[in-house]
Amino acid sequence: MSAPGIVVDGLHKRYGRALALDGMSFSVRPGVVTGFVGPNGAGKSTTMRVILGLDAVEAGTALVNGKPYRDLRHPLNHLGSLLDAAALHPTRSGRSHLLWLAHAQGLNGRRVDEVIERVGLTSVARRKAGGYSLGMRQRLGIAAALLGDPPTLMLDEPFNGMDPDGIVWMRAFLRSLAAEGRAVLVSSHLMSEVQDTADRLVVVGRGRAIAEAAVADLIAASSGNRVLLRTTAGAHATRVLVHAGATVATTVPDALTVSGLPAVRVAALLGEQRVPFSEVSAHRATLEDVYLELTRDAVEFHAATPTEASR
Ligand SMILES: Nc1ncnc2c1ncn2[C@@H]1O[C@H](COP(=O)(O)OP(=O)(O)OP(=O)(O)O)[C@@H](O)[C@H]1O
Repeated sequence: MSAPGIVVDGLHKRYGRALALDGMSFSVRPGVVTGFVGPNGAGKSTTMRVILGLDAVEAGTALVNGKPYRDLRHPLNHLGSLLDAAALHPTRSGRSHLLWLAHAQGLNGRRVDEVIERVGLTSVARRKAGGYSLGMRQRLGIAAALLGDPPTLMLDEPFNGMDPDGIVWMRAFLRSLAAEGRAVLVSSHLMSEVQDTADRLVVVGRGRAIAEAAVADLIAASSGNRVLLRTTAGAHATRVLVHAGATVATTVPDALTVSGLPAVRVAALLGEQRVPFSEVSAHRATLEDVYLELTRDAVEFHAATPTEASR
């Protein structure tokens, strides 16, 4: 199989005057969970529809295991997807929904009970899907995506509507899919959802990928070797550190942010010059900091006051 996973290259798409995709490019590799994150309207769902051949583009290519989705002979054996968990027949049971899907797509019906068990729906599988909670619908949608045992999975906002237990389950589940060697793409507009789940991130804004990197690399780049220093002798400490080539800024009372020197060197200099301090620590950015920094210019509108999520 050539180029396993998904490779998206230079997608451009307009809806009337609105530019939905403006050079979207990234790849999704086997064995890792790739988080696909960005603010509302950034182009995540449109990209996923394009990958599935549901939307046409003016330019660019989207390949699944080296081919456009439409050219795959048994597409569900290549890519499983969850785009809209609400799309099911309300009077059918979860199990018969999956049996219907399996038969419609020429897949073996025996697989249905396996995937039901895998997503933890066995006890409710014979109940009408119309009565399922959104979290249960997400599980059913994932079961459907797994029917063809595909090496690549693409899930749009799978955490939506999940309670805290469901979120914990989903994180472990996505990790287990990647551990089996599958390529997993998961979209979310909340960084906190993909935290502790994604190995790599594709951060999108205004129809293009702003960053594509390992989570650890993104955090390291954003932390920028800054050091937090707590001291009651701010002026003295600043003189000493600036003399040694550092840049010093005041952040909160009794604390300074030092750039340009490692934490060990800062502590040594202050010790030599007998400057009292209570803490010297390397500043570490959170994934949320990285996300906000990257997408600052890409959000469609800014709230006037901080929201719960950004506090
Ligand atoms: N069917 C459509 N008709 C017109 N404009 C559309 C359509 N679908 C998407 N758009 C526009 O394209 C842009 C990208 O939308 P898209 O839904 O792909 O973003 P998203 O990142 O998935 O956002 P969200 O997190 O809100 O789902 C937005 O400006 C959106 O308004």
